[in-house]
Amino acid sequence: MTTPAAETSEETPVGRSAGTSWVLRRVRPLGGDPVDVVLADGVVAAWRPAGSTHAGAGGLPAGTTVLDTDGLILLPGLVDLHTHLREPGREDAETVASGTRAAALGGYTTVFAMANTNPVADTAGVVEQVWRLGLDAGHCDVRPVGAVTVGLAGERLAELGAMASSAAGVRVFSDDGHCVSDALLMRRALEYVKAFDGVIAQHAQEPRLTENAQMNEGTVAARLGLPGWPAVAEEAIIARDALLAGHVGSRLHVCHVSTAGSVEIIRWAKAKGWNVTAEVTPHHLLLTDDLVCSFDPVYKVNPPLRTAEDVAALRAGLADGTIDCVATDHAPHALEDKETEWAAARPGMLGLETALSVVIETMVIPGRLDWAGVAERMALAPARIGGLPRTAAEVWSSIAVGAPATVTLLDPAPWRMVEPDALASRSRNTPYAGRSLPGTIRATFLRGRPTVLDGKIV
Ligand SMILES: NC(=O)N[C@@H](CC(=O)O)C(=O)O
Ligand SMILES: [Zn+2]
Repeated sequence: MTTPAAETSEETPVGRSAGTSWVLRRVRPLGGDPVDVVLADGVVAAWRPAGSTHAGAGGLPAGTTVLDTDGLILLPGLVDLHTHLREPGREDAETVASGTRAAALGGYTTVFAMANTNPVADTAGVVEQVWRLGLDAGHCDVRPVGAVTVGLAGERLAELGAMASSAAGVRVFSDDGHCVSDALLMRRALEYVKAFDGVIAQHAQEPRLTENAQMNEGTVAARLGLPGWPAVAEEAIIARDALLAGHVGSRLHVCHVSTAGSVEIIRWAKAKGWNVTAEVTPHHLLLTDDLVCSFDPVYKVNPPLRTAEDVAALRAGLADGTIDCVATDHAPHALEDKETEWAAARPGMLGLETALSVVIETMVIPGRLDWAGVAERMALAPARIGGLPRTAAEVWSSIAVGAPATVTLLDPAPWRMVEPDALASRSRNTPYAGRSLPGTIRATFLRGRPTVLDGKIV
């Protein structure tokens, strides 16, 4: 797509056209056979034989731009259930505008913005503010997550109903960054959101078991002399909450699953028929706790990087659907919060601009997921869990004729070196700096409007 198709006229150069219609020439929907796909009036308007469409061809609206997308893979626009946009409160680390630019460049068309802002997104006013900032920025849809408890303090339920019926239409509630550790409060929250088919997304971390924790509890922590964050602190909360969700017949979503035991518990809960879903982050699919030996705080994250056995179980769980989706947990942090000693550094790492590449490396190249599987785990499942109207009953229908032209175009082939300074995020805390990752997003469309063309923000 670097060079527009020969047929593209001088008047409509790629990236500058005001045209509202596009032809994706010789694109491969979900990695299948090439076809020409016409995007017009915000929807996928037609599929035509591969290579048959050129500028001025019959049946195309005036001003149609033909893009040479030969070899590129067409996927539904990606949906991230777990993004920290930091606005309001820490605009030095990220803003809604900078974070959604990073999202679009990563192939995302919707991000769910976590509630641990300052002020906390625990009222209709704050969630509406974040929602409006997303509309103004226009790079992708922003769906605010509402806090479960007032101020994330874990003591009183926030105004869940008011947030649900606000203009932001909140459906996902989470105290992420903190665990809703009080079992009765968790039960009440699960019961409350049933009224509007909401979901509680739990950051599963038993607080007493993780006091002072600095990294995964295990042999590496023992060697480094760092206090450990044991797997059981995550697993105990997931087991409790799965039981509660089953008991009250409500929806539980488990954030950033990180241990083999958690995968087992979620498999068990699903076998019971309970409405439990789960996400895994790209970093937990790729990185392990031995990286902490460098004492580079870029590897500090919550939950912590775990062992190679955990990584293998997470990959297997994502492949067999026990883990429903990939979520980035994009957690930008300012330099002063990251470039400090290990114990003082804040946990969290960037994810939006590298997520699909990490999934390609860990899941697609080894044959654990095909492109339809990627679409399911990175777009359709998160959309369903988050209650988005754009919910496809089956994968193909998400890019079939008549579907919203909310899609992303991936060049799967090239490996690229991750350069922190080249990222659109305001922060620099990527754990992949200097690492080579496969695949590049070439274009992203939101309801027929390009947000990214030629790998650049439009
Ligand atoms: N993941 C992290 O290590 N940090 C997140 C909070 C969270 O997702 O738990 C953050 O807000 O920085
Ligand atoms: Zn969390």
